Amino acid sequence: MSDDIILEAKNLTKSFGGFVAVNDVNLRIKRGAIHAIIGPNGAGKTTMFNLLTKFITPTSGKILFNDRDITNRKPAEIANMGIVRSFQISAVFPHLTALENVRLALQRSLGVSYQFWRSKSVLHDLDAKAVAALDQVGLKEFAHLKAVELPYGRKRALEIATTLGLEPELMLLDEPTQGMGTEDVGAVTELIGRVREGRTIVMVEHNLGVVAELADTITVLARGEVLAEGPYSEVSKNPAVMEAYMGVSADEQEEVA
Ligand SMILES: Nc1ncnc2c1ncn2[C@@H]1O[C@H](COP(=O)(O)OP(=O)(O)OP(=O)(O)O)[C@@H](O)[C@H]1O
Repeated sequence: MSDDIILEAKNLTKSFGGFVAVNDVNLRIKRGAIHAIIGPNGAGKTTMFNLLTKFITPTSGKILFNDRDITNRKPAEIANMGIVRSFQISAVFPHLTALENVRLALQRSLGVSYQFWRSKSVLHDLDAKAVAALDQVGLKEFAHLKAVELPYGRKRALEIATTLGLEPELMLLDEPTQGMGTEDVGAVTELIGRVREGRTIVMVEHNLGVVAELADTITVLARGEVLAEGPYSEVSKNPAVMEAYMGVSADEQEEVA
């Protein structure tokens, strides 16, 4: 594996009973890139995301992170290695403040959550890091608001802050703009563009406008397999991709036009 590949999936397959949700997928994520995984409903994106973040175990195949085989590692282990997943439903606690949420994420990563005897200086360091993460996502002035009081787009920014605090080398984002209005989509897109500095991002995203703007490389999945891969300008013109999205063949599209 060449040096500039941070994450590699080799012949990754996941079956649920007799149903193959991800079928022999090969993926190479370049260091420093934003790599989007897209595809129509049921294509296997979430399954692929859960495989890469080790939330589920592949039926066969391998996952390598910085050349190390992580196929049989647990999510907490890979988090310690620098792979952090955001946008889990439980990522943000609504009744804690923005600052408390980021600090808690940091504490969990350090394994100090229940060690109340830890020195004040450790907690002080955590606060400083938490404030820095909030600042990066434009939430510093909201640090003492409860998460539940934040508007939706800012909640998403808070989720990003909880992962940034962990200083991930590789960030995996699961549909970062899901359920957002246009204005919030723009803000989160801009935010992801800003926090990509010095790290690699893999994202599953339905919004093709976001993908077009952010992604260096796009992998299109359909029926659990890789249908196409490349920059947006290429994959968006690929007839097989158009067919998978529209549900009609390129010929039929011409006939309609
Ligand atoms: N735990 C499971 N048990 C059985 N089948 C599953 C399971 N998880 C996913 N599947 C099936 O695998 C296929 C791929 O699902 P997946 O959620 O990965 O697709 P997706 O591309 O994320 O879809 P969407 O865009 O609709 O979220 C679907 O047909 C789904 O029904």
